[in-house]
Amino acid sequence: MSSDASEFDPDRIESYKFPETTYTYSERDVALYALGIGACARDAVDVDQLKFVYHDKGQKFIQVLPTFAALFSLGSLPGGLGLPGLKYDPRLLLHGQQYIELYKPLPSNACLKNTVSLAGLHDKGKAAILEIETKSYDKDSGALLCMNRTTAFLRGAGGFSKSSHPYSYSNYPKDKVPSVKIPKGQPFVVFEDCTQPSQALLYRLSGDYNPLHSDPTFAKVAGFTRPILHGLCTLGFSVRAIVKCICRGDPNLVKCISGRFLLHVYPGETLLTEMWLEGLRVIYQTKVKERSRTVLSGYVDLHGLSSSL
Ligand SMILES: CCCCCCC/C=C/C(=O)SCCNC(=O)CCNC(=O)[C@H](O)C(C)(C)COP(=O)(O)OP(=O)(O)OC[C@H]1O[C@@H](n2cnc3c(N)ncnc32)[C@H](O)[C@@H]1OP(=O)(O)O
Repeated sequence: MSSDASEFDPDRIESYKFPETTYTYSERDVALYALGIGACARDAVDVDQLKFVYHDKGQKFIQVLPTFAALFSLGSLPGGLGLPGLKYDPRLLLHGQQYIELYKPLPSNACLKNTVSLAGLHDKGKAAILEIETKSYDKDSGALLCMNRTTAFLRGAGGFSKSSHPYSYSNYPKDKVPSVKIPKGQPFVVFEDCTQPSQALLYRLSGDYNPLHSDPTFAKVAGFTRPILHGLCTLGFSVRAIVKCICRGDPNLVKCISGRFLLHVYPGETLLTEMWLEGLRVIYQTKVKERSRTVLSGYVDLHGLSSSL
């Protein structure tokens, strides 16, 4: 029996073959991204930050922050998430989680080939959760640079299961991405940073033009008093804090990043990133100071620790 084209159809979503995509970026994109996640905003001569936006001390290439890799996945998704069988209200989409594995230092400019697949689809009743996996290869060398698993929380799109058992599909073992437990003790370090009222307007220039982050009317329909910050911008602030405080400015110490967006952030709010070190894992949570609410939590795995730590 063929299903109605306007229905949410998990089988059609599961069988969809995503086309390969390309993503090209230059040093200008890398610098614009770094500014979008607050690099050098408080101190334009900070030695740990300047190298991400400028050829500091005559370096040949500017360096790339690890969360820049998340942009490759957004560039690889079909416009408006128009997957056959996926019925949802785009105004109610929220970014739920981001998971990134980095296999090589990110070059300061590149042309990438992305392979894209469905990593998960879950019926949570009030929402559908969609996970997309993107593997990004350097087109010239063929080297695999990174993998992103991007999770969308589609409010109002749940309830599509055809049996009494809620539909849940995953292409990866759940235990491969451990859930994060925030330690009871005091954090090893806390980093405070201010987002600017214009933060989302600057960040969107890195490629996510969803009006949720810029249009007051759209934001109200989505349930917010005003436009909210991109989840990946908050993640960028948090991981930049970890690179500064724990990696002593070395972005290439980062091996993998996991983050769950727990609550929205309004541009202009102050972020407090709390970090605990457990071996080579940094567990972190980020709070909005003004509202005393946790907005993001996760972990960052490192290749090693900086000798000066
Ligand atoms: C394919 C990807 C496309 C991505 C496009 C990206 C576009 C960018 C958009 C943005 O940047 S939006 C801004 C950033 N995101 C946010 O601000 C979201 C902040 N989080 C929230 O507002 C809430 O956490 C929530 C997502 C609304 C969920 O809260 P709610 O109270 O409704 O959920 P629960 O009842 O606690 O849980 C229900 C169910 O869902 C699971 N779950 C909860 N939160 C998340 C999450 N963030 N990511 C993934 N899954 C989540 C939770 O575990 C429950 O499942 P069970 O445990 O019951 O199985």
